[in-house]
Amino acid sequence: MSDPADDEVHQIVQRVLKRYAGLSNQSPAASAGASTPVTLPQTDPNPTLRKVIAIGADHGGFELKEILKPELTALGYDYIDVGTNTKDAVDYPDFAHEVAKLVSSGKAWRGVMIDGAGIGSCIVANKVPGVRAGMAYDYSSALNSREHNDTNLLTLGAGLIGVALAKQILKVWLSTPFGGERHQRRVNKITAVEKLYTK
Ligand SMILES: O=P(O)(O)OC[C@H]1O[C@@H](O)[C@H](O)[C@@H]1O
Repeated sequence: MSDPADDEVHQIVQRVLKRYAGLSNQSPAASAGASTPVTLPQTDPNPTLRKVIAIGADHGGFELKEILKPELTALGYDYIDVGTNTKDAVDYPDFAHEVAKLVSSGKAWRGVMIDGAGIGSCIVANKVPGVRAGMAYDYSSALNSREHNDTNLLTLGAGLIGVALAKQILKVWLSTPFGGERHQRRVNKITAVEKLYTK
């Protein structure tokens, strides 16, 4: 039986999602009148396991990082901000590595890393054992990376997407559960490949 406190948190998160993202229990396509309604993913029933998010950015992602931090708070997450904290030019590998280490070590439940395009940070993060980073650029890529790949680190390209979309991606990515089943077999193979190259 679920904990009443968990149920309450779940309901609060649902209300926040609806208020801030305009999300209902239907997908955007369904809301727009598409014939096949799609049920949106529900939030994780155990929010205590996903409490801390590591977040970082380079100079291209700094402003979006500052915008997304209050979003994390509103959704009930704590965060560890690894920087950068100004618009002065820095190197994205330094910050992507810090975010990935926090996820890999278990000090953070998941990570979010933002640079100009989101690609370089994704490459760096995926070098760290245990990290499955995915760059998301729309609702579907965010959902797919969780459902199929069980990504634990999200990268965003602040120069490629707007603020509203970035917020929606973050919320969908945080709330979509891993699909398991055939996807588990494939994620196991990702891990097996990683093990071939780690000692
Ligand atoms: O600002 P500059 O140095 O031109 O470009 C940095 C960006 O270019 C890409 O590598 C990354 O997306 C990074 O944010």
